[in-house]
Amino acid sequence: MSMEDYDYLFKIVLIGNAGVGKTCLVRRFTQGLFPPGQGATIGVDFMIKTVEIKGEKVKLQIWDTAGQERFRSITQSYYRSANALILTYDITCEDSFRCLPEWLREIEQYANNQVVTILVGNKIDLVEKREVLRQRAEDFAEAQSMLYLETSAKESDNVEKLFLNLACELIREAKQNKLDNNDTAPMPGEGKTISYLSCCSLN
Ligand SMILES: Nc1nc2c(ncn2[C@@H]2O[C@H](COP(=O)(O)OP(=O)(O)OP(=O)(O)O)[C@@H](O)[C@H]2O)c(=O)[nH]1
Repeated sequence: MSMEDYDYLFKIVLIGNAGVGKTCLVRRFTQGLFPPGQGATIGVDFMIKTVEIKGEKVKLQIWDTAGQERFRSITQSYYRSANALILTYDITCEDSFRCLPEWLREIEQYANNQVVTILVGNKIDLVEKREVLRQRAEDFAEAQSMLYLETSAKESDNVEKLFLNLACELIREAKQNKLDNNDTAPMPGEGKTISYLSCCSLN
């Protein structure tokens, strides 16, 4: 497949506290591995994976941002052109969940208003260490009109599903935007999140 041989190109950016598993999710999806001794991301990292969905080639540009506060000004500049954001927290770390409103404020401030956002609770393999109940996270996601998915980068649980369903949703949106004329475009500041998935289901 040549570099230009694709039907769609989407930019997906992962955000969330340091250590929640963003890099591991990206590595699991793009390389099929769980990296041992993964160091903290410095600034922003970038990977590409092309997938085929219903006969269409979809190139996913996946940007893995550093969760550490000191990189915030660098990572913020990557929000604007993102088609989708994967807001990640760690189900074994209450603190990473409590920080979600702060991340939502960042999204509101820096992302484009058509961005598709999904909340992901990672590390579900650590059953005994769970600090955030699924129901609580689901309620939070619903209140913010976000979809919710729980994953394990370690066990490869729901990782493919996460990226592929996101790609499906982005295709659906792209097709919809093509059909729509300009006066149905969202007004500035009007957030856009996934309300449902038509070609794939997260459940
Ligand atoms: N048990 C378990 N550990 C995980 C999982 N995903 C990531 N980890 C571990 O969590 C730690 C942090 O993972 P990273 O992927 O580096 O986290 P990050 O969100 O990219 O962190 P920053 O780059 O600092 O923002 C590492 O020790 C991983 O091995 C998971 O699904 N299950």
